[in-house]
Amino acid sequence: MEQINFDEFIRVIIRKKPLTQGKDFNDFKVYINQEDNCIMIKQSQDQQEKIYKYNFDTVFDETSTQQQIYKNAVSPLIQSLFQGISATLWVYGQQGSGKTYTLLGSDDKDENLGLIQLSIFELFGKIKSINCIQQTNHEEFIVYISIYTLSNEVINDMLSNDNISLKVKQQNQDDYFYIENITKLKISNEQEFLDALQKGITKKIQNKKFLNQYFFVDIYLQSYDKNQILLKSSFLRFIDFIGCQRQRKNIPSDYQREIIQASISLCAFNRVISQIQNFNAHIPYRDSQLTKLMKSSLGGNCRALMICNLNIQQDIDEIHGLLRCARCAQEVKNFVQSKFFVV
Ligand SMILES: Nc1ncnc2c1ncn2[C@@H]1O[C@H](COP(=O)(O)OP(=O)(O)OP(=O)(O)O)[C@@H](O)[C@H]1O
Repeated sequence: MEQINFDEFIRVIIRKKPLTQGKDFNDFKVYINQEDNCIMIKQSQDQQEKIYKYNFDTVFDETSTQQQIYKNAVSPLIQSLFQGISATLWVYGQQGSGKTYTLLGSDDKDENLGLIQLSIFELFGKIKSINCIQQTNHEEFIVYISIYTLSNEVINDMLSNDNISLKVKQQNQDDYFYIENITKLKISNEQEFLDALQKGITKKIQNKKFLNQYFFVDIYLQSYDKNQILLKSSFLRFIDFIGCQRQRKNIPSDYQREIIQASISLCAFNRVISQIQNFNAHIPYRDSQLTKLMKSSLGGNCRALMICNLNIQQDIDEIHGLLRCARCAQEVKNFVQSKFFVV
């Protein structure tokens, strides 16, 4: 089987959230230029008007639809899966900026389906069309999924009825990390996937112990020849990040601890990115469970896509912080390879 190799930077997409009623800051304006993939911020500072410009791979304004984002961002990753190339997509942004909406959509209309559901429809559609045209070289596809959360450095399996925290392991020092004993559920069609996803979301919501949880959905695609020999193996991992947030006074100490822990994993994530950018020999993937699980997409051999959800009704310093982080991420290069994966 032909091996595919190429270098590719993390692709960063900015998605602006539609305005809602509420807090408005009037001392700055944010302009989204989709043609030039640029964001311009005009801001009064020290009685002067200052202009900041940020360029990204792709920029979507508030009129963008789930389908547009899907076609631009995720569909190419589904094509890669069939070549044995894995990918990770994560949504990043402030609390309430639209991360979960982007990944999981909303129940009101079909056109608001999330990127995860749209992916599974395309994946099974493609499997069906390959099965239709295959005659002699029969290739059988098998799809598995895992759904889990990460909070306070604890990993919980959303497809298991137990509430045992799972361990992140590594076989050899330079290998990628995997989760020991995670449920990998075999899925035969779109409806089985949607049922499993609903089970995972319900268990996450019922877990009142943690308010802030990273939510992971891993889709594995394996293909076998007619003698049941494994031909290709790849995965597509979606991560709904915890919203970046500031510490506030007068909130319960447990919650305060959780916010600190969440910012520790976000700091570890940003530290890994900056060490890769600085070509450091040691990259501190081991500093958090999040960075262990993201090793293959931060300087590893996966394709990687970060969707940064932007709510311009936030504080201007938070907006600049977010855009600076997103700009750093797009300087990280991965060495993408098609291969047999064990994750
Ligand atoms: N592009 C959009 N179009 C319409 N509604 C949106 C859009 N983005 C977000 N919303 C709405 O804004 C609200 C907050 O969005 P969402 O829960 O996805 O934010 P979040 O970033 O996941 O928040 P948190 O960090 O708290 O998990 C929801 O009611 C969601 O439906």
